[in-house]
Amino acid sequence: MLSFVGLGLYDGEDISLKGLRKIREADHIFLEGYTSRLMGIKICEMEDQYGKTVTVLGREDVEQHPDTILEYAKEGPVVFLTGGDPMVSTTHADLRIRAAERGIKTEIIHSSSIISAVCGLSGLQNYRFGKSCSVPYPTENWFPLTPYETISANLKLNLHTLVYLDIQSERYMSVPEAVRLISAMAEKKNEPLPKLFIGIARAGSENPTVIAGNAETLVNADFGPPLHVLVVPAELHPIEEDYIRTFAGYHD
Ligand SMILES: C[S@@+](CC[C@H](N)C(=O)[O-])C[C@H]1O[C@@H](n2cnc3c(N)ncnc32)[C@H](O)[C@@H]1O
Repeated sequence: MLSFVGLGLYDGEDISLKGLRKIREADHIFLEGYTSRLMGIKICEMEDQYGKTVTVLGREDVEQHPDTILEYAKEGPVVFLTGGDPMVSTTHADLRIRAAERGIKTEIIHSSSIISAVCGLSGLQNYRFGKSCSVPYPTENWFPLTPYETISANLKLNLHTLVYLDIQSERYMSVPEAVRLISAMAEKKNEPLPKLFIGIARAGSENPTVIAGNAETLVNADFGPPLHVLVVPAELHPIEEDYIRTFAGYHD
């Protein structure tokens, strides 16, 4: 059996009781550490909490060489842990299909996800979001403009955009960095910069930061430690506007 278990958003208290039970029953625990991270708990603290060893996997281990996970899962219960919900903005559908092709039973233990947390923290209505995008750290020869294009296409349809920020081994993109990169993309395309952004840091923690404003406000704001995520709102519904005035320091 291969159980995909969501860890929730921030620390060791965010996993469900069902997820914890699956961990306690499992012979092997794997954690993918590349699509998201829980910043409020270290791996060694997870191992203490579970009383078991946690093997951390990189993208290649999961996407190119999943044989070890699948072989263990053929023999007995295996848990595959992911930050947030295990099937939201990840590529784990592929691993589940590969398991099914080998006759391995699978199940999903869902958890809170950044997708729903953003609606609660920003007050933006979930059915008004269009396609999401990710802003990667550019390299010397690579500066993709697709995040700006996605935001722009959503704005034309009056839809909000959820913008994921790059996670590299020990480097986490911040809201100010992302807004600077989106401004550079707009400049490169010679197109206007969105008028409003909402930056969110540490969703799921006891002290999340939520700040709404124009690019200049967000570039100069202090969001504190990671993880960070960004929203580019479309035209606001009056309740959405009231919400960011009340909870995200927004003013005209
Ligand atoms: C690719 S998404 C993976 C989503 C995850 N499976 C989930 O359901 O939450 C990861 C990105 O979401 C954002 N994110 C995830 N957790 C967050 C948190 N607790 N606070 C702020 N941003 C977060 C970051 O921008 C991060 O790079």
